[in-house]
Amino acid sequence: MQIFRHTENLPAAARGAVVAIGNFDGVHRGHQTVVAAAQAEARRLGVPLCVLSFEPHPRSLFRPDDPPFRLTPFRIKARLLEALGVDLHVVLHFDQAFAARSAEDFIETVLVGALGARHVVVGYDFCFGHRRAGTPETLTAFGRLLGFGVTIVTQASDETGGLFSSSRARELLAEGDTRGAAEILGRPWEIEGRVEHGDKRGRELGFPTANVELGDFLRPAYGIYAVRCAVDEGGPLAWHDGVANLGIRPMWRTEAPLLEAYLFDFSGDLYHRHLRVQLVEWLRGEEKFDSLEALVAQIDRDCEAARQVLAR
Ligand SMILES: Cc1cc2nc3c(=O)[nH]c(=O)nc-3n(C[C@H](O)[C@H](O)[C@H](O)COP(=O)(O)O)c2cc1C
Ligand SMILES: Nc1ncnc2c1ncn2[C@@H]1O[C@H](COP(=O)(O)OP(=O)(O)O)[C@@H](O)[C@H]1O
Repeated sequence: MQIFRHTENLPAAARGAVVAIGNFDGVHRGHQTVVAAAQAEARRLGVPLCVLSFEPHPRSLFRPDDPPFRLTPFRIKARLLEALGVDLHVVLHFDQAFAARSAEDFIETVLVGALGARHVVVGYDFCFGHRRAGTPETLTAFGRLLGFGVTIVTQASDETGGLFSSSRARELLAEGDTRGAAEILGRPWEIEGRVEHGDKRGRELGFPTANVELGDFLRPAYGIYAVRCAVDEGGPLAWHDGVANLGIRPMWRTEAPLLEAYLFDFSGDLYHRHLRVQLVEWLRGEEKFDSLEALVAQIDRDCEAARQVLAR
């Protein structure tokens, strides 16, 4: 997958694609159906499959004071889109000037002018352009005039009627319902990042933990989770079961919330390596213990609980 950060000087080969437009935060099962519809169209037409999205996420521009909410910060979204078979990912810088452009201007300059889109695919609720005036119907009407096809994908749901939505996945994670979120995403939710140095207390307690900052990631329910972890260095992944503390550690009151994972049956140096951590199940809330012994005894029980959960 090739990534383009603007539409100037796009190579000729990148023009004329089927373009799926959206933010696709989470790349959940609903997003996956949008990309699949675009892929089917791209195969039929024999042209590349392009995803057009925006960074930063428009919500950060319109609601700058919101706490972090991303299910999939850019890098992860890109990896997931690539795995779905996307050929081109065009990521446009979303700022006030971009938000002020009219729906028509966006269609004419970006979709037609810069991308030469053959066909455009959007979800049923996609809005674009100044004051969200552009709707899927606007696209259809302009497509007829300007010569591109449009597919509008209806909202997908699971067998029980549960809707696939990013907001729903965020709510579930905020409640600690990792299984519910995984049902929407089609995979366990993951946090990943570079392993940072901590206070070196972990190894003294007998549980060294690899610390990863949360950055732009949504803050899920704080607490102790059963996790699966893998070091990602571009090659094949070896997943390790483990247990993680996510939160502010009331024993020590960490300033910023942190994810720290203890990997079972692993020893080695993880500092500065890129760690992926799947949150499989929330086990309990963070607590303040009267002694280190009490904390260690509880961590022992957490490990046992996590092993059981992960063995299922
Ligand atoms: C499974 C597990 C459970 C934990 N539970 C708590 C807890 O309930 N309260 C708390 O303050 N810290 C908890 N911690 C955090 C430990 O206090 C932490 O690992 C230790 O401070 C090491 O920090 P360091 O990596 O900065 O050295 C837990 C850690 C693990 C691995
Ligand atoms: N099983 C393990 N799980 C997690 N980290 C481990 C493990 N074994 C060794 N380590 C290493 O130990 C470091 C954590 O030790 P710790 O004493 O908690 O220090 P810090 O406070 O810097 O996180 C990790 O970053 C990693 O390099």
